[in-house]
Amino acid sequence: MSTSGDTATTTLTRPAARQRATSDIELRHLTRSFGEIRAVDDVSFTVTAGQLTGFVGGNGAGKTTTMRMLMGVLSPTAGEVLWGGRPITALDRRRFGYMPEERGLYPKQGVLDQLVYLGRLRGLSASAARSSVTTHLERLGLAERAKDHVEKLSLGNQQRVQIIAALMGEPRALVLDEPFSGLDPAAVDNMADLLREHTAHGVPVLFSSHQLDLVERLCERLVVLATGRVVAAGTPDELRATSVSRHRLVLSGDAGWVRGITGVHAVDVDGHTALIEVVEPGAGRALLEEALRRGEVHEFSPQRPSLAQIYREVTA
Ligand SMILES: Nc1ncnc2c1ncn2[C@@H]1O[C@H](COP(=O)(O)OP(=O)(O)OP(=O)(O)O)[C@@H](O)[C@H]1O
Repeated sequence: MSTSGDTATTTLTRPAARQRATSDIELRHLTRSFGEIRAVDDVSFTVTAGQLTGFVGGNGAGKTTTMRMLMGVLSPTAGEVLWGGRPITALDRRRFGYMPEERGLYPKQGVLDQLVYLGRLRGLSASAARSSVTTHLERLGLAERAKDHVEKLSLGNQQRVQIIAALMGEPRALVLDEPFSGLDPAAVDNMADLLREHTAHGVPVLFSSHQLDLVERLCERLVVLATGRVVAAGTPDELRATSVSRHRLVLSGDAGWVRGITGVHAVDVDGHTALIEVVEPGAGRALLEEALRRGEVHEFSPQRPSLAQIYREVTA
């Protein structure tokens, strides 16, 4: 729904100079083998500009290997990465913010000096690096620790420094391997706000996480990986639509009998309450009729599936 009026408003509230030359990142048929192990197997998905994409999957699913290939740290056995519709280059990646799994800070260097140095490596001028680092240190509650050696910081604070290393400057894209791990709730909120500011500038953000509640809360899209393959991808609502529908049934009497109804899977039965999945068309209606025949029905309501439920279904 883009009208000239909308465009005018956007221009006023978000100066054109702050818009970055961003684009979608497309992963196409990425595959990586280590000897006999196919760690990543024909993985294709798009990290859309201006959106947060959550990358989830169990230990060893292949998330880190995929992100390493995206960033050019590891070469693919097959497949390619596109940026703006053409094969990505080292120069493109230099403008990306990347938080690798191996954190790699120098323990004996001061926080500020180290971050400015890393900013310089990313092509920022000394003053731009210093200004961006100082702002981020304040935003993440580390201003007082700017002169401390990294080794003096707690693990959570080292993680914050690592986050700043990825976010400083004006990255064109963000690729973050477990950025939320080890952060306290306040830092998680700060980090989420920061990521939102980047997506508001059109930046595509891909981050891996084991915290499904967080992914559900933050992401516009998610990609689920299992044993090296994409087993689900889309918006949370798209994934919900493919999920088995669940209902909560609350009766006046004991609900144990629901276990015997054909076409219904009783996920959980506890006294008067049952959580059921309708696995055959029409079985929900038959269940409800039986329930009404037996007594009062206090509740029969569809349950919105959580991401955790969807995750269990697609990785089962
Ligand atoms: N350098 C390597 N040499 C051999 N095998 C590797 C190498 N890197 C990764 N693997 C294997 O590839 C598979 C995928 O690992 P990867 O680290 O990408 O998974 P992940 O989804 O990031 O897991 P986690 O959530 O535990 O970090 C695993 O079986 C792992 O042992």
